[in-house]
Amino acid sequence: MSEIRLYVSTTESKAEEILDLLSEVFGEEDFAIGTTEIDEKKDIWEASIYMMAEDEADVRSRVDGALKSAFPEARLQREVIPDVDWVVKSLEGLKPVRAGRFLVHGSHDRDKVRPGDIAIEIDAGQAFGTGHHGTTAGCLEVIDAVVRSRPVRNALDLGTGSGVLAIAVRKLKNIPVLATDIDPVATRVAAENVRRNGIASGIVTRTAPGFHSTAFSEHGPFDLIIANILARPLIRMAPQLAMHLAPGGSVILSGILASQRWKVIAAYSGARLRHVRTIWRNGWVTIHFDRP
Ligand SMILES: C[S@@+](CC[C@H](N)C(=O)[O-])C[C@H]1O[C@@H](n2cnc3c(N)ncnc32)[C@H](O)[C@@H]1O
Repeated sequence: MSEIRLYVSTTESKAEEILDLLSEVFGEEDFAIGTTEIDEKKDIWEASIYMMAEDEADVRSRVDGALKSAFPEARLQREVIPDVDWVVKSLEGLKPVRAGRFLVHGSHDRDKVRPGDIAIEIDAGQAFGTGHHGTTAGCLEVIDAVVRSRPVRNALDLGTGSGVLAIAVRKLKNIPVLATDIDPVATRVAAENVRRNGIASGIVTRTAPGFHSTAFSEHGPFDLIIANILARPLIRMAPQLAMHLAPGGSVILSGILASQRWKVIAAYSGARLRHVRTIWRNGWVTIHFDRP
């Protein structure tokens, strides 16, 4: 059965509004919704919703209905997503990724590292975080900016996956980093990646759901907390996360769809953090907050 993409080609601001509208209409239902930049100079973006062919008629009529009143000029277009060639796809996934000063690469691409790169070696494996996803790349970019410009004496990477973000912090600065994940496989993979990247000490890995471990009070409060999880758990965790943040500290959050960003910003503003900036990558946002 093929996968279908229904989309509207428009400007960035309209694409965002359409994304919000589709998020309202489809709420918790299991359809991927997102925006993609097509041409930065001409301000061409696409707002899309993906579904299996069997759901197309129903989704199309609901999208048509929603667009008709709010965006009568919008023209809904259709694309059949070609079956994925997994061999080609997996090779694409192994290409090195640049974000900030970082180059995240697989072990077969060590020769791609150039002078001045901060290289992080991660092979695609059992844990999320090879740098290819917009959320990881967004976090790497903001980590680079924050560690460069602010006094950061320790850090927490919550939901560490492959450990890529914890490794990134440690490669920038010789400070203690606590890296936690709810998934023990991820914690093990993260510890292996820490060793493979030549980091002998300074990163402690722990398995813990959310903030349920004494490790957080033992190692915190933190000058920098990074959490690339998902909007809903991040919103739930806002009070606890803020509690473990040191005065003057920074928080970098990702795993947030563009349409969900206002709810996350509201939750963290409610926890007395200040929104510093939001960056976009492939429909995902990474948000930097600080504690003034
Ligand atoms: C999107 S991945 C991010 C991995 C990596 N930090 C990166 O940026 O590429 C999210 C990770 O968070 C972990 N996770 C999800 N919910 C969690 C929770 N409540 N507490 C701790 N870790 C969680 C998942 O197991 C997964 O490894």
